[in-house]
Amino acid sequence: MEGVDYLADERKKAEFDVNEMKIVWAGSRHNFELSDRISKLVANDPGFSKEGRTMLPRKELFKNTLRKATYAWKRIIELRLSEEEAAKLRHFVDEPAFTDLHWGMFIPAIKGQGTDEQQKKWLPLAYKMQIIGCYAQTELGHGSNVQGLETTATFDPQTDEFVIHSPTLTSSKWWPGGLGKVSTHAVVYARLITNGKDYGINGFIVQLRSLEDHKPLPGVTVGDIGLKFGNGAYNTMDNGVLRFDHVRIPRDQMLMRVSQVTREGKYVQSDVPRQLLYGTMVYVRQTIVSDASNALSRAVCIATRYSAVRRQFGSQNGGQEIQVIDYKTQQNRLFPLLASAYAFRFVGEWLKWLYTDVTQRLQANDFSTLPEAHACTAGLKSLTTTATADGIEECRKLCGGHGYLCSSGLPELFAVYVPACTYEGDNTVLLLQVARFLMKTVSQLGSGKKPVGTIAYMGRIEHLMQCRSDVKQAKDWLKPSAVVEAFEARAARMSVACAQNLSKFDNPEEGFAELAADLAEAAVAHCQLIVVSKFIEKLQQDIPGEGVKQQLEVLCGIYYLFLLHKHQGDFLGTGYITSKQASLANDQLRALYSQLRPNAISLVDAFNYTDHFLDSILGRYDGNVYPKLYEAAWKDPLNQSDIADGFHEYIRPLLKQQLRTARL
Ligand SMILES: CCCCCCCCCCCCCCCCCCCCCC(=O)SCCNC(=O)CCNC(=O)[C@H](O)C(C)(C)COP(=O)(O)OP(=O)(O)OC[C@H]1O[C@@H](n2cnc3c(N)ncnc32)[C@H](O)[C@@H]1OP(=O)(O)O
Ligand SMILES: Cc1cc2nc3c(=O)[nH]c(=O)nc-3n(C[C@H](O)[C@H](O)[C@H](O)COP(=O)(O)OP(=O)(O)OC[C@H]3O[C@@H](n4cnc5c(N)ncnc54)[C@H](O)[C@@H]3O)c2cc1C
Repeated sequence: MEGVDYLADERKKAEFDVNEMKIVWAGSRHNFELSDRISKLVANDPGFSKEGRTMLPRKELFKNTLRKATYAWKRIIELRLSEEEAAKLRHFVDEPAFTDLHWGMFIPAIKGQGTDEQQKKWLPLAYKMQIIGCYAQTELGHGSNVQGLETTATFDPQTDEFVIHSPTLTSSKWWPGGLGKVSTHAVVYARLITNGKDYGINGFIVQLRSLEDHKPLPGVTVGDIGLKFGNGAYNTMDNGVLRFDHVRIPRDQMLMRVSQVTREGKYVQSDVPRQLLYGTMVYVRQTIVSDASNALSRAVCIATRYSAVRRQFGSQNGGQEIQVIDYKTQQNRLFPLLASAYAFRFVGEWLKWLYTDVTQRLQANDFSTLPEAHACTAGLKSLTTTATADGIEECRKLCGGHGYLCSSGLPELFAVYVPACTYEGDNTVLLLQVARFLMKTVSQLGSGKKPVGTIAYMGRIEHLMQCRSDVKQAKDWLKPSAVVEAFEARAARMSVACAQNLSKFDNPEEGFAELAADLAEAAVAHCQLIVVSKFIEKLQQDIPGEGVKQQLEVLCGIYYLFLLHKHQGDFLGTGYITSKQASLANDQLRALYSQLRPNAISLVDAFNYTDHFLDSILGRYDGNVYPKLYEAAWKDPLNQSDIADGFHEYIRPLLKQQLRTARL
């Protein structure tokens, strides 16, 4: 029946003001109103329909994405949307497209690494989409090891040009999104060679295609790298391959904020650190952390609503069966994910602040917080994307068989999301960057240099190495100080243990390679501490709305107690807690699940997702799952006729043969 809210009883159980929670989730009233308005605008526009997306063959799928992306641009112009509104619109259109890389990497690369003059020349063209750009860094042979890239940019003083060349097969650019079929330009990362000397990697703006007929320019070979994981999903993107055969570009298309090549071919290093070349990656990693909460909350919203609709077992006297959300095992799998979505939201907000702060400092030539910003963006990108990808898959399982249907929305969400564990830095490689930062911090502890920011706890290393938890009863685990100390002590002890083991090696790099798995675990402990601390700090703010703060306290408790339970080995092994205290933490966790249960549906309603955005029958706002699943099945192309194509060719002869055999 249309119009009935099957989840109405669940919504009545809420013990908090959902509208106020929507504002907390969005970050501010302004953000909430913006998201609400733009998501509805997209949902109500048939031009953005997602109908049948997973059924389309690649060429049609891709063409459909081009249509949608350009239609989105048309709407942005017609409605005179601001940059902020336009970004929201692209987000709610919810289909990976070349525009993600144009706005998300090409433009930021020019902004971060171009001189003022270069920005003045290129940005207006890019802002009006008169040129379309991508970010061409990764090659067939090297992705993680940026220093190992092979494409060359050799300066020719005769003509005042760089010659861009792909000397080997493995130097072919491979993966850049938007490159395969759309981009007219790229920021290409190549080894800068001048006067016969290799100065390492730099960025260059290179035109790839004609602005008239879109044909590749002479010396440029470019195409798509082929079908990727999942139906629909990231196949809307033209990840590309690119080779250069001595392609010439003017000298002033080298991005020259970090270093320059003069007319005479002299290489000049600015006084900014070379790591700024990696600045676009820092920026994008920060956005990926915010995006993790979007993707996870979306999966959790689907799984939570469906868990309240779905019933299995336990009918008494002919009454209804039990809602699967009431099983403690379901809660133990689902509620920590719900809590993680909120935790990642808040740490994402904080990281955005950190990024803005470091950007302002860099502009004033203060580079002091760059290493911390790198460690935080790398570590949190790794932590949140791993947890989100695993979480989406868990949500699919939480929906039983129906979760495996594309109409649940979960398979496509997983397929689109899972490469986030790899792109913008493989998650293990990034954890090892955090570990290097931690080892450096530990090694400098005696030097008088005071650790600050997220690493400030290392300044209390003597206390953290010997303190013990004073938890005596389950509810003591609700004390923020008890929790923060537990996570600090665990992180500090794991780092110090790694540093002690490293010191046994004569060659530190050999030691680092041998101990890499332990180092990555120490990095995880440090990053989890950041997320827990930022959630607790959020709760210390003034949060209006009846019951809102209390719900957030429950979610925060679930987030850290679940981590504590999952990583019990670390907490016990480093000697900070006893097995009795671990068991009390688990008792408290179960109690929090019971407190969360009546609020579960309203906590996912607070994400304020439209049915268009969720694109999931299991996650429908009204919970009207079964009739809609039944209806959707009949829309499958296989059901267009009673007799399948191929019946006469394959099945009929088989059946005839069986008849003959039976007669024998
Ligand atoms: C149903 C649903 C349907 C639809 C749903 C749709 C929606 C669903 C949602 C979907 C979501 C879509 C949204 C997002 C869009 C994104 C698109 C994807 C874009 C992806 C783009 C890319 O994928 S683009 C390539 C990225 N490729 C990397 O990421 C390489 C990693 N590899 C390195 O990054 C370096 O190679 C590595 C390892 C550091 C070594 O660097 P290295 O060789 O230089 O060596 P070292 O380690 O020695 O580093 C030397 C010193 O530099 C310091 N340092 C290093 N990095 C630094 C830095 N960044 N900043 C400052 N400092 C840094 C370090 O700390 C050392 O410092 P010190 O010397 O003081 O110790
Ligand atoms: C969907 C998608 C979109 C992308 N978009 C772009 C784009 O727009 N532009 C662009 O330039 N690139 C893009 N990339 C490329 C991406 O950035 C790289 O794939 C990524 O950086 C990982 O590098 P890799 O492929 O070389 O992995 P590898 O480094 O080869 O990783 C393979 C394995 O080796 C391990 N490993 C590697 N090094 C170490 C180490 N030092 N210690 C321990 N383990 C190690 C890794 O953990 C991993 O398990 C994209 C990739 C994908 C999947």
